[in-house]
Amino acid sequence: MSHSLIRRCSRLVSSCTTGNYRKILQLLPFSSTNLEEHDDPSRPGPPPIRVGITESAGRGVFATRGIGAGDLIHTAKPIVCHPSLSGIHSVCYFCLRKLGSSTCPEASGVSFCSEECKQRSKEFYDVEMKVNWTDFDDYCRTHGLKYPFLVKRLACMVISGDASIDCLDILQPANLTPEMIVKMEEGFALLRNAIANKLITNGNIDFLSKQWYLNVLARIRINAFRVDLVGGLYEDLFSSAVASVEAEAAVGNAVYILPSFYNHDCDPNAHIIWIDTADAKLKALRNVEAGEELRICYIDASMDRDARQELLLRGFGFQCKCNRCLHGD
Ligand SMILES: C[S@@+](CC[C@H](N)C(=O)[O-])C[C@H]1O[C@@H](n2cnc3c(N)ncnc32)[C@H](O)[C@@H]1O
Repeated sequence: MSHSLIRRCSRLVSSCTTGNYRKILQLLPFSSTNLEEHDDPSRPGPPPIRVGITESAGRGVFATRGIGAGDLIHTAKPIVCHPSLSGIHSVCYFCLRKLGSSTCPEASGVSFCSEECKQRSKEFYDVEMKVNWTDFDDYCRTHGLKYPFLVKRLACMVISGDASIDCLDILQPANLTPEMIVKMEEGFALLRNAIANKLITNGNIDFLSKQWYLNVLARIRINAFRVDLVGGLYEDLFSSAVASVEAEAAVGNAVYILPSFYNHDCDPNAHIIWIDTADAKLKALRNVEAGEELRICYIDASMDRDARQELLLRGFGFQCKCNRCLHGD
């Protein structure tokens, strides 16, 4: 999606009325053939979905035609992603692919799986390498925080021109409590100081305000996906569903645009999987009729009802009223 389009959508979101929502949905190119997130050459044409307003869960994704169980609905490339700390030396710093033993690390210790990933990272990585991140990284590590690393990468992408300041504004933000804001302010101060100390003369960092940091983090909290690679053996529907539950520790976290519009159900009709990189695949888990809303499961669906309800309320701020929850399952 072009930055100017996202900017137009974001302006509309910030003054959101029902009329504006309609305009946003018209602006979103989800039904156009040049959809950036639908890049599978074996499936020409637009993905069989539209973004619309649901009765009780804000925006959602709806099927525009029947979709068969196991069908690929669309693919999606991350807007921003970052390896998990445990995987930082074992996955590609750009696409999160697992590295072979022959990969040669950069001076900083991170590695790229290919020349292409290295080239695609070049601009933001150059910015990142100019900054001393010791205090910021230590703070995240000791507090067990993963999302500030996504903000750090996004900040470097904005400084280098790889991303626009408002590229996540179209996504729904979390409601931040005063306690959350106080904690986030500490991370902001460390990020801002690290960058300002090095880049004051050669990078435009005027955007890097507390408001920008909170705004981005509030969206990442609700919309970031934990990337679990299931491997090439799991292309088929049912083994990939099992594999994504059994996958090893996450290789990283990523934020996408279109997948962020999928609402949750504890008995979902779609799921999101990652085969060997952070490029996501949305697949139907069962036959879906035209007009039906497509929903994924945000959490481990094998947990009991009370645990699911608590996690969804605490993590995503809503009370799940899906059929499973309503029937006490
Ligand atoms: C990733 S977003 C999904 C898209 C969102 N509806 C929107 O308008 O951008 C997650 C948020 O959607 C809403 N949501 C998702 N699933 C829901 C559900 N089953 N019931 C109620 N709200 C839901 C919650 O506000 C949640 O924090």
